[in-house]
Amino acid sequence: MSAPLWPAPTATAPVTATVPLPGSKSVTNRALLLAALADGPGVVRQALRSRDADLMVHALTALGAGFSEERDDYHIVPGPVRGGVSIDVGLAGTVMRFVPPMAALADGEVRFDGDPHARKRPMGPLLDALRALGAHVDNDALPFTLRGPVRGGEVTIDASASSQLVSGLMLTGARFDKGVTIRHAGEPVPSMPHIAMTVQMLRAAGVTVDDSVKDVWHVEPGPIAARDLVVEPDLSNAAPFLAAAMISGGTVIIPAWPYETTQPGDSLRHLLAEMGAEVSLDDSGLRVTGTGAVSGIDADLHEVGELTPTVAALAALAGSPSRLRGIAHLRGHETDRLKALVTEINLLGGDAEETADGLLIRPRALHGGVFHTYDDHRMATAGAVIGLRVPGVEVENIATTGKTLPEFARMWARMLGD
Ligand SMILES: O=C(O)C1=C[C@@H](OP(=O)(O)O)[C@@H](O)[C@H](O)C1
Ligand SMILES: C=C(OP(=O)(O)O)C(=O)O
Repeated sequence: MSAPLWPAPTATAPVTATVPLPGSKSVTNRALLLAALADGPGVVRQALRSRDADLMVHALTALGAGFSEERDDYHIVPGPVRGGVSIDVGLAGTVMRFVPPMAALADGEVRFDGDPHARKRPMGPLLDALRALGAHVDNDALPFTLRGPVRGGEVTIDASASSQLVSGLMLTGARFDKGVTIRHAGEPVPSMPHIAMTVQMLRAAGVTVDDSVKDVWHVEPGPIAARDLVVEPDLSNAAPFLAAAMISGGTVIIPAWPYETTQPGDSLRHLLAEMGAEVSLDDSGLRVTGTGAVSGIDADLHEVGELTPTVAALAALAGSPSRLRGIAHLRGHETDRLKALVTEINLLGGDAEETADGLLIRPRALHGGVFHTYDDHRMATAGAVIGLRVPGVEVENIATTGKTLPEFARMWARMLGD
C-alpha cells in the first residue's frame, strides 16, 4: 500500500510568524545517553520528543537506565549496564552509532537491528573499532550482536562516512577502563560541528577530552557527572520555516536561538543571507526576512550536511544556478539524499544533477506532482518548502517528519495562519 499524500499548502501571502521549535535531536540524544552513564540521577529539560528520541530512551531503558517523564523533561536514574537485550535503532544515526559502544559495557550480549534502510547505513568502521578495543561483533552492519567487555585504549578509524562514528566512541569512552584515543585516517570527517558538540557536552559533564591534534580525540577514563541541563531548540529543523520567509517575502522568527552553539544549524544565518535573506539575531530570536526572490549559491556543506535538503529546495526555486559541494556522505544518510533530491526535483520539472560530491541545481519552472520522501524527514520538509511556491505538490508520507519533528504538519499550518 502506498503512503498517503499530503497536499503541500502554497503561500498566498507573505508568511509572518514566530515559530518556537522543540529541542535539538543531536543534543537530546547525547544528553540522554550521558545521563544514563552518569554517576548519579540527572535531568534533561525541554528534550525533543520524537521517534529518534523515543528510540534512544527505549535503548537506554533496555540497557538498565530508569526514565520518568514530566512534560518535555526527562529524569534519568543510571543503572549498571545490562546485556541479554535487543535494541531497535529505527533509522536513527544517533542510536545506531552512539549506543553500541555503551552496550559494550554490558554483562552479556546485546542485539541491534533497525529499519530496512538502517541496514545499509555505514557501521563497519565503528564495529571494527569496537573489535579492536576488545568486543566481539558478529557482522559489519545492522543487524549485529555485540558482546563486551571493551577495555578501551587506542584505535584508528575511517570516519569519512559519518562523524557519528567518532562521537559514538567518545560518548562512552570515559567509562572504558583505559579511556579511548581515536585516530581518524581517511578522507576528511564530515559534520565536524557535531564532534565539537560531543566534546563540549563531555567537558560539561566533567570528562577530560583532548582534541588539540587534528583528527585525534583522547577521552580520559573517569566518571561522567550527572547534570541538569536544558536542550537548545533544534536549529536544523528551523531550516524549512526560515525558508518559508524567504520564498514568500515574509518574516519568520525562531525564539531562543542561542548566541553560541555547536549546532550546525547556526550556519543557516550565513547560508540564507547568501541566498538573499535579511538575517538578524537578538534576544527575541533569529529573524529572517525574505524578498520572495532566492539567489543561487555555491556552498561547501561538508560541515553542515543535514541542511542540504532545505538548501536544495531553495536552490530549486532560485533565480540563478547553485552548486552544493562536500556532501558525498549524504549518500549514507536516511536515504541516498543526493539521488533522492535530484529525482524528486526533476520529477517536478526541475533541473538538478548529481556530481561526485554534491548537486548542481539550475533554475527551471517547476510544476505540481508527488514528492517522494524515502522515509527521510528532511526530504518531507524539502517537499513542503517547494510546495509553498509551486501549486499541486503532494508530499508522500509527511508523517516521516516524526523522526525529529512529529508536529511538523501542524506547525506548518499554524505558520501559514490556518
Ligand atoms: O552527531 C549527530 O548528532 C549528527 C551528526 C551528523 O551525522 P553525519 O556525520 O553522519 O553527517 C548529522 O548529519 C546528523 O543529523 C546528526
Ligand atoms: C542525517 C540525519 O540523521 P541521523 O541522526 O539519523 O544520521 C539527519 O537528521 O539529517
